[in-house]
Amino acid sequence: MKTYNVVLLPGDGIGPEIMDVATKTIDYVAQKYNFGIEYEQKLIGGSAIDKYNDPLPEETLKACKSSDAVLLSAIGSPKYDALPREKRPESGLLNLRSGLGLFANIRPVKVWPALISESSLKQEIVQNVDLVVVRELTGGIYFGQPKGRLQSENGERAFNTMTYSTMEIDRIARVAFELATDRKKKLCSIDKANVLDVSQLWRERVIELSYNFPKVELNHLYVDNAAMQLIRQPDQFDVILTGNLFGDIISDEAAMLTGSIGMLPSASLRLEGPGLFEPVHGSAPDIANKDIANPMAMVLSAAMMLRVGLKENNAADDLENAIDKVLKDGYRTSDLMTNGKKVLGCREMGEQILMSLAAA
Ligand SMILES: NC(=O)C1=CN([C@@H]2O[C@H](COP(=O)(O)OP(=O)(O)OC[C@H]3O[C@@H](n4cnc5c(N)ncnc54)[C@H](O)[C@@H]3O)[C@@H](O)[C@H]2O)C=CC1
Ligand SMILES: CC(C)CC(=O)C(=O)O
Ligand SMILES: [Mg+2]
Repeated sequence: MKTYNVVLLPGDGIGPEIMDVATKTIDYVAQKYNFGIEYEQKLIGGSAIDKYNDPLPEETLKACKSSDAVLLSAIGSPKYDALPREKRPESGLLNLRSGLGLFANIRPVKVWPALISESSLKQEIVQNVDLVVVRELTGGIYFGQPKGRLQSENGERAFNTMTYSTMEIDRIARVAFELATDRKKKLCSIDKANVLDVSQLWRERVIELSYNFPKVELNHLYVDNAAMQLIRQPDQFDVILTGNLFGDIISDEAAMLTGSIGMLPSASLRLEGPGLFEPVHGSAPDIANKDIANPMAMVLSAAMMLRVGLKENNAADDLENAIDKVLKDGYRTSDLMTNGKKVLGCREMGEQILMSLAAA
């Protein structure tokens, strides 16, 4: 029997609650399709700070590097807001992504049939939404040097640097062009080339690379227009290519097309080596420990892990079909529109997903 080593990073806030649901669903499909999963649970973010005073302990990074895949819930809590930047939970996640070399963050945005009439936008605007955000994940302003805070004659001054090299742009653009080639052959690159030098280089390199992909129709949008177009006519997009900061913001916006940020999974990848599979949302401290979190983005991230990371396509299909079924059966968590629907807590939703798996 084939057995995979999967590192689990439940993290903070709602993380452990939704991870518990995800592992139960993975165990179910592993048994059905006769493969084994050996879990190794490690600390990251606030939980790692509490124990080791380090948001990314060396043993966590080491375990991730030697795994077949990493499944992360989310990190972060206001409890750590006063810490210096490098000691904060978010630094643990950023250092994990860069430590594993995960430069490509793939965030599919699809509206589930049962939720088409439950978006905050009109049904006719969202019904054909099926897009993927390809976000550069280990460069840009989240990593650029110099950064910091200095005393100046006008009081304190703080600064970050948005920087991309040709190599960084080319490798993420190639991922996006290849994905578009396998989809509807439309690529929209989002930048701020009318203002930023870094975006000018970004746009030049994307145009240069496009000559290798003549079948892909390429267009460019400034990020402010893109944010507007995503609400005006989201079905104009197929693959969106963008940098770290713009991709972070655009994908939270895109999440609302689907009904809730609690529905959006992601895969953080490199060309070779273990991927990191993580919901788009954060640790939702405002609803932590209340058993009301939506576990579906987490289960869908597990499905991405099974499909992309472990090549267990049937198991991934089953998880996605189970989500489709619970939604069609009228079950909702409270982040979704709940009018006339059966509202479940996190654990109950997990049980319902397991029942749907069993009924398949
Ligand atoms: N990948 C990660 O681990 C990320 C971590 N964060 C961290 O999470 C913490 C909270 O950040 P926020 O800006 O509040 O973003 P957030 O995504 O955690 O929450 C935003 C809003 O969405 C709701 N929400 C998020 N996920 C949900 C789910 N599964 N079910 C139901 N409701 C859900 C929350 O309750 C909140 O009202 C911060 O410390 C932040 O740095 C934020 C984004 C990503
Ligand atoms: C918390 C940050 C490190 C990242 C973030 O918001 C994201 O990746 O979506
Ligand atoms: Mg984000």
